[in-house]
Amino acid sequence: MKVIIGSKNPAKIAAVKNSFSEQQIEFSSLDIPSGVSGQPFSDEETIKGAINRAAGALREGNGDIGIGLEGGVQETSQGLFICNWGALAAKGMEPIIAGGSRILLPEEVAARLRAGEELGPVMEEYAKKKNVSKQEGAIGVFTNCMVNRAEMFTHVMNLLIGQYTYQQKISVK
Ligand SMILES: O=P(O)(O)OP(=O)(O)OP(=O)(O)OC[C@H]1O[C@@H](n2cnc3c(O)ncnc32)[C@H](O)[C@@H]1O
Ligand SMILES: [Mg+2]
Repeated sequence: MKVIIGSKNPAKIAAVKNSFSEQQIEFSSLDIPSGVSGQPFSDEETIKGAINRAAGALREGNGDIGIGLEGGVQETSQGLFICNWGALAAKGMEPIIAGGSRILLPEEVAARLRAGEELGPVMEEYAKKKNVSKQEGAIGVFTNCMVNRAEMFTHVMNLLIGQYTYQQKISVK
């Protein structure tokens, strides 16, 4: 079985590889455009990004399963939450979707996003280090590394693979 990941982000690739434990799976990754804004600003937009990447990965990578993992933010009465969504696409079925953990962003970070900046560069300045989005992520920074971005997306992947195998009555774990 060939699994195509619609991103070159190492935190996302690690999450996908962590979740499929069967030996015979071949992985590859392609930088698939999300088709939504660089900083998705709702669950709806983030879900669309995840589905577009999963469908794009399946199509471009000529695999059996395409995976799209997408980060965004969602406004609420409590403030701005980070949200994360995943989609799994395979031929002949509707994409499967699953959501990840969400935590509130500090107001200082949220205000910059509302003003049009992207979370990735804002987090680099806030945490005073490079490549936060490829490593622990905002979720890692704000949970004191109790949950990093790869772990968060691993949970999303388990939700996706679990639903897929339930529907297909197969096992890939
Ligand atoms: O290469 P891709 O797959 O696009 O990886 P990415 O890190 O850009 O991830 P997303 O497109 O899914 O995320 C949308 C934006 O939010 C940022 N972002 C999302 N989650 C983040 C996190 O946990 N920590 C830091 N930045 C994050 C990211 O850098 C983008 O600016
Ligand atoms: Mg991106």
